[in-house]
Formats: sequence, C-alpha cells, structure tokens
Amino acid sequence: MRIAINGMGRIGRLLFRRLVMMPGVELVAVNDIMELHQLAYLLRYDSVYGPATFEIAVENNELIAAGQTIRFLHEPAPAKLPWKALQVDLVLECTGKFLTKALASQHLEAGAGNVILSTTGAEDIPLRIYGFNQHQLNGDKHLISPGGCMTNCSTHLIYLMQSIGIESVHINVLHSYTSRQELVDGPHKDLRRGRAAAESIIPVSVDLGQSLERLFVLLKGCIYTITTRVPVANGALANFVFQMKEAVTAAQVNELFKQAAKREYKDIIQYTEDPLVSLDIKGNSHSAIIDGSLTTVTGRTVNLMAFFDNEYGYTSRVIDWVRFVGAGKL
Ligand SMILES: NC(=O)c1ccc[n+]([C@@H]2O[C@H](COP(=O)([O-])OP(=O)(O)OC[C@H]3O[C@@H](n4cnc5c(N)ncnc54)[C@H](O)[C@@H]3O)[C@@H](O)[C@H]2O)c1
Repeated sequence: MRIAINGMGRIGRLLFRRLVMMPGVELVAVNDIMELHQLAYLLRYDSVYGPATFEIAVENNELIAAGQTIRFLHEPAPAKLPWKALQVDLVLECTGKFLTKALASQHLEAGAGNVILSTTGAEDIPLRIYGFNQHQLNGDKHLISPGGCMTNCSTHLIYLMQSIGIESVHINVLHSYTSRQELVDGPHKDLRRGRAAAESIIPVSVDLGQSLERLFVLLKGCIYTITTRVPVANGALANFVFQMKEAVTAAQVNELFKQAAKREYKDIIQYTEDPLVSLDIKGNSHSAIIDGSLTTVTGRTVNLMAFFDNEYGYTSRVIDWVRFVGAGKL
C-alpha cells in the first residue's frame, strides 16, 4: 500500500518512524511547511522517544530512511499535492488543520484513494473508533476520522461500563502539553493555552465530550469532560467518575476490565495493579492502561483511572487503521 503523510509534527513523525519499518507499506511521500533539513533533524532526534534506530539521510530533496526513499513535499495547500501522480492509496492527514469534509476532501480531489485524519474533526466526517465501530462504514468511506487520543482512551471504557449501566460520566484527562499551547506566556484565543506550558497545571477545553456523544447517542447530555494540561512532554492519565444506575463494587469493575484486557480488547486495553507513573507507559501501544489499584467506589459512584501514551498509543490505533485499509476493508 502506498502511503503519504501530510503534517510531520509529533504524530506525523512518529507514524513515519513506525511506517518505514512496516512490511507491506511503501511510504511514498511526506509533506510539511517546515524545511527538509529541519524535518530530517527532527526525525533523527526525538526528545520523547530518543534517537531513530535507523539512519536518516537527505538526497535530492528526498529522505532515505530504513532502505526506503521518501519524497519530501513542501506544499501548504492539499489540493496541489501530487497524490494522483504518486498513486497514493492512503493519506494520513496529521496537520490538525484540515478537519472539515470540504478541507480534508482536497486530498481525495488531488488523487488520494483514502484519507484518515489524526483527530476527531468536524461532524461531517464519520467518526470511527478502532475496535468499537470501525466496520460501521457508510457514506464517505474514503474519508474517516479515527478520533483523537482521549476519545480512543474513553470509548471502550464507557462502552464496557455501559454494560453494567451508566447514568452519567465526568472525565478529566490529565494530559502532557502539546504544540497547541505556548511555551512562555503569550496571547492565545483560549487564554489559558497562552500560559507557559511547563510551568503550570492548565485546564483547557477540548471537543472530547462532543466526540463521545456522537458515539454514545443515548448518553447525550450525560458526558462532561475537561482536560488539564500538566508539565510533562508526554503521557496522560484519564480520570473517569461514573454515576452508575445501581451500586457496584470496585472488585466487580476491575474484573470487567481485567477480562476485557485478556480477551476482546487485549490490544486496546491493558489492566494493571502495579504502582505506575506516567513515564512507565511511554511507548505503550494500548489506548487505555487501567490502573485497578486506583479504582474506588462509593455507592453508585465509580472512580476509574487509565493511563495512555497520547502519541505512541494513539499512533498504534492509526496503524491498526493502516492495516484495515491495506486489507481492503475500508
Ligand atoms: N500530540 C498528540 O498527543 C496528539 C495525539 C492524538 C491526536 N493529535 C492530533 O494530531 C494533529 C497533529 O498534532 P501534533 O501534536 O502532531 O501537532 P504538531 O504541531 O506537532 O504538528 C503539526 C505539523 O503540521 C505541519 N503543518 C501545519 N500546516 C501545514 C500545512 N498547511 N501543510 C502541511 N503541513 C502543515 C506543521 O509544520 C507541523 O509539523 C492534531 O489534530 C492533534 O489534535 C495529537
């Protein structure tokens, strides 16, 4: 399968590192508004995951990595990208900029076979969470959103808790800072995102609640979300407070996740009672690592905690999608 990545930031570069090593994948081209020498440097050295395990060279406006030659494009407008000439089967849209159907479809108009975003995107793009509803494809099946990292962490947990009976859920995701915040104080339309990211605990609003309500229509008006950005470069810990229809025990809740992690969700959910901290889950491919030692219950209120690597865990689901498309299932 011939793949191109648009947007070589945190997510795009991690996908690059992983896809060049993946059998059956030909990484044909990458596109970014940064310069090629900057991209080559950022691919070689990564402050979270360390240096690349293979050489990355630049020759004739191309990247040479792990035995593959990858064309570098420097084009801000997706409509002008040469996807037709390069016979691209799948574009991974990782800029975070082209999030409506009209904007993301420009890749299809430029000749790409399929487009997968790296976040939720607008409501006119179907939202499909791997391992939950990836088979429910209708309409625009060549353009899909696989959700964001927080949506992927939350979906399976809510689904499983729904099997016992939920009235409502409050979610607070403690999340590492991202490029959508400032490093030192500066102006930002979301004022708190303009405050020095490594200096404060910073509550920000995100579209997690709306995304989850699209997936769980029966819980509309019953899902409340916030994310709190914390001064680490990677990693997240989601705190779910479920109001259940009936009283449950912590042991009952933990057993539900222990079994799910062993069986149908084994690649997506992990269950542990080890005393983890966020650094311990760096490079973990699961979307949710339930820490059963932190599960507490008071009457009908359940407090559940799940770690995830917002970059590695998330790109693992995008790679599941790459395999899904490669198998001709999209
Ligand atoms: N970082 C995370 O933890 C994470 C996890 C899951 C999903 N996401 C989502 O993935 C998307 C990207 O996030 P990120 O953290 O990698 O961001 P980033 O800022 O690190 O990367 C974005 C990249 O896109 C490039 N870019 C911007 N405009 C462009 C254009 N017109 N054409 C080509 N390239 C362009 C930038 O130069 C940059 O390299 C966002 O929608 C984000 O919400 C991020």
